[in-house]
Amino acid sequence: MQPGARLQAAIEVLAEILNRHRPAAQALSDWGRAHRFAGSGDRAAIGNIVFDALRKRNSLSFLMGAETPRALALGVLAHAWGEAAEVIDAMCAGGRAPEPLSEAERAGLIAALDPDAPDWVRGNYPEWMADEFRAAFGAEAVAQGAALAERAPVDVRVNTLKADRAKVMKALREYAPEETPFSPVGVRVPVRARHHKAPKIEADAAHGKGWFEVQDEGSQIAALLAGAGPRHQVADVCAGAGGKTLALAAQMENTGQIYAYDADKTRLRPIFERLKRAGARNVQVLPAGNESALEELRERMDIVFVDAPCSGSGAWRRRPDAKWRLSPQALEKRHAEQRAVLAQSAPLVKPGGWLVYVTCSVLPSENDAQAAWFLAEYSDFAPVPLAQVWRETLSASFPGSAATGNGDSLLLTPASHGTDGFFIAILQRSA
Ligand SMILES: C[S@@+](CC[C@H](N)C(=O)[O-])C[C@H]1O[C@@H](n2cnc3c(N)ncnc32)[C@H](O)[C@@H]1O
Repeated sequence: MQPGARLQAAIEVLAEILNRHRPAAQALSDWGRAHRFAGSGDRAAIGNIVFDALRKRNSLSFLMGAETPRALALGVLAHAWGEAAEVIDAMCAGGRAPEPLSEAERAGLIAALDPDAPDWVRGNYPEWMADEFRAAFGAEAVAQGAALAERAPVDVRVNTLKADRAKVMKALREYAPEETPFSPVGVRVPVRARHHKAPKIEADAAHGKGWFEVQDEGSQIAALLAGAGPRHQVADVCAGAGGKTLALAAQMENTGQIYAYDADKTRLRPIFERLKRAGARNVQVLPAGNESALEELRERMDIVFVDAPCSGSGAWRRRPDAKWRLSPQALEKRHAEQRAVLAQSAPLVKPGGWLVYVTCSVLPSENDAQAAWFLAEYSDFAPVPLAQVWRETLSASFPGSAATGNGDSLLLTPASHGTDGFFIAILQRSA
């Protein structure tokens, strides 16, 4: 396909997403099915325009003076990919390509973002979240939002049950991998720019052999800081597809026991295949949604890991459409779910044990506010300072939290740590 035809296709897919509220991945795959002549390079280029438009929707529509799919797609080429205005102009020749540019569009291609534009425009987050962003980050709100609007690298966690870092680095050498800065079991495949395809790491034979899992470094750090070790008894109560379960199983060197539970059996379903591939043998998957199975763990767990349902705001780099789908009502529902799962988990922790509360959100209402609520409700729990846990677990200096807080919790963010947004609080039951 010619660049102009790719641009037109991206505009059509964006219209499906923005006007008909279709999830981005689904709209793109439907487009692919209906246009079988398109090659993988075309699909990658179209997908990249679509995802970058969603990542930077507010700033691009401000620059282009319109929030139409066409304005956003043109804005991506000019402002995110640095394409010259004349090149874009030449792409818009009609036919399979977009119609010729208007004067207003030409002006938008060379516009500069007004430094006095609202924070939520410059930071590319929804306007209704501006207060939360300010509460979370103060004067850094724009920079933190902007970093969540960039592309993310592909991080993998080395499965130490089957491989080591050097072996995985070698297996992935065609992707120019690097060691992740914080996680000792992380390998990072750098971001590709503009129209270039993201590497399909999971298609690699080493993945089939269980040597690694795709997992953001923030997620790896959350599992590491939980402090699971040999012979521990661990409940992973929001196990989902098992990303954290697998990390915990490897840390425990296949000893002790992990009880993996989730309220939703569809989400839990992939865990069986993943456990097998990883060679994890210390995991018992509890029947989904059966709370009485959790009852049996009462006061027996060294660690209860709560990877709570959340807005997913920390993962906006990877799922930018989620940013615009989130509503205040949906966020309130997540708050209630978080309290429910914390209340369900507290009784499982043995005296002296840890409840590890994790979200992939950067919003204080899902993070520190929920930890504070828990501590007010459960007076036999106290926070364990994260700086201390970090030094003991990762044998490295503590990089500090991105949140303005009291140091009892840790917020990782793309702007501050180069990871997805992750929140971790460790709450210890009195002995
Ligand atoms: C962030 S996801 C878990 C991701 C998973 N731990 C991983 O690392 O791949 C949150 C999960 O919590 C589950 N969930 C929500 N409410 C729950 C509850 N009350 N009890 C158990 N699981 C719950 C959801 O079904 C969802 O799978």
